[in-house]
Amino acid sequence: MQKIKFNELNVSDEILKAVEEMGFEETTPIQTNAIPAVLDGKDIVGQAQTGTGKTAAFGIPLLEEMDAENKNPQAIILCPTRELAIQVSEELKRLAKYKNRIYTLPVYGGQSIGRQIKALNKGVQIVIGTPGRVMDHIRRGTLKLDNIDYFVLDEADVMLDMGFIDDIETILRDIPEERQTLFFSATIPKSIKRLSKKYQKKSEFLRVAHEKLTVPSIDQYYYEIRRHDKLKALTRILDLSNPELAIVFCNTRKMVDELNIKLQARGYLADAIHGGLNQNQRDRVMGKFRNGIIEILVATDVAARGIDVDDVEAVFNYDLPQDTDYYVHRIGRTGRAGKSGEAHNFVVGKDIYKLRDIQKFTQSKIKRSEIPSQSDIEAAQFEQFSDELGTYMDSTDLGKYIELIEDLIDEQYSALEIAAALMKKSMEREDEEDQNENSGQSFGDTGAEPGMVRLFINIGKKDKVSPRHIVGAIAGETGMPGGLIGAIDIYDNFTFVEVPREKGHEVLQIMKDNYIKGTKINIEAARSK
Ligand SMILES: Nc1ncnc2c1ncn2[C@@H]1O[C@H](COP(=O)(O)OP(=O)(O)OP(=O)(O)O)[C@@H](O)[C@H]1O
Ligand SMILES: [Mg+2]
Repeated sequence: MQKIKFNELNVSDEILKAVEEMGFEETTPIQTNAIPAVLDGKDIVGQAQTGTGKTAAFGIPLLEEMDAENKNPQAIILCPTRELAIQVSEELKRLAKYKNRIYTLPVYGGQSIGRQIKALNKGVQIVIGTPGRVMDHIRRGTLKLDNIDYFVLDEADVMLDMGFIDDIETILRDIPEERQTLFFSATIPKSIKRLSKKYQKKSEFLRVAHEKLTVPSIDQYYYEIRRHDKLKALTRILDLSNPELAIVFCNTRKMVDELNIKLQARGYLADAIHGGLNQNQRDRVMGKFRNGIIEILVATDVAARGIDVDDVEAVFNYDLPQDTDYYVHRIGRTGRAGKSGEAHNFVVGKDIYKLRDIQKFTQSKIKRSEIPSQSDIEAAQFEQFSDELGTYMDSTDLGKYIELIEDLIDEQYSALEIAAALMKKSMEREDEEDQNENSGQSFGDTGAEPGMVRLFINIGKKDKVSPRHIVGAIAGETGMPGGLIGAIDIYDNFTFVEVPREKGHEVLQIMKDNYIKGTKINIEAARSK
């Protein structure tokens, strides 16, 4: 029995109500197994595939066991990246919605420590953090360990690989003996088993039985190509399969930045994330991706672990990962919570041996495929066009137009010819728009007022700029009258401005990648939805 109803678990009504609201109908196998085991006081190593709800598997029992009367931290969850700490904290907050007086807090580097200390002082039961910042709070005495009953390592294996072992051991030594220690990941190498022996008691290894490490609902493909064909391969596959959201992994920060610029220049809504950006920049990029303001996230492995974004339909390994484990985690950003997904791997020269290792390690089938040709893309576009036309015809009253066409038929054309001509003309127009977009000549529909185009601008800190500043800076740089610049809403650290469509490129060209002189304003991406 792998999946059961949540109410068959021994959990509170508060949790039942929360999971129902979150749309969970049945438990996932790791939840079926881990929730009772943790409630029963066991130490566990939990291994289950990517996207199968490991967060709730440890989150639910932790929330159940917290003492609301005690305002001291009772659980620490360590995560390898800041983004993941934030995300796990958000998931726990949703699960804790009806658990009044249970508080969770993410703590991570790059965010004001003062603010975190204030929040800790107010009383928090579950602290979710990256090792460095958690250690910092422990040293300062702002995070006390005396009441810690639960210690969780999410993505346990990578925490060891990243050299956090000393920090982890220091924390474990100072947490009271009676604690429960829980390790989770989709991949559990031997190093974790050693750590388990050393720090866990009567540990249970919960391995959700699967012959494959990867999720079956992800279709995996590889393309044997030359290095300089990678970009073409990527854009063709993107154009053909049109994923809602996609993540493209490269092995270095430099590659990520270069590819991002190339994609943006071709009109794709892309942005980059890697460890070289500061926390504000990283938060902003992740925020834009989660909200669909950008559709393609170009990333290093900082985004490979744990990140859960709905509707990521495709993952690309632009460079194959160095490590076979990472393959599992990277492609696991799609095909989550039972959804389907695609993984595309670019294989250059000797990469083919690495690909074989990956296939062997994951026990999964990666199908050989070819870069789609221009005519494949046209055929797909034709199919999409026909579908849209069908839907349109079913839902619109064509009365007046039918009369007009009848007139045309009376003259010299057949109905077939007229339909074909209209279709050709209409598809050519779409094509033109696409080409313009791809060459960066057109902004497409950016949701701006008619005749205007909306530009997305990174403004650093909100309190440093006013709409007047922004208009002044753009006008100053472009020589455009300030009156032409409109609709400014300032959000946390970005803003949208609208400029006349024909001026859009000029404004972008002047400002692209450059801070507007003397201000914190930087035009970051050309378009938004
Ligand atoms: N029982 C459930 N039914 C439906 N959806 C669920 C269930 N449990 C969790 N989810 C959702 O599934 C998604 C993936 O969950 P989660 O991020 O915990 O996966 P994970 O196993 O930790 O994956 P990874 O190995 O990538 O970290 C989340 O959006 C989560 O809210
Ligand atoms: Mg996870």
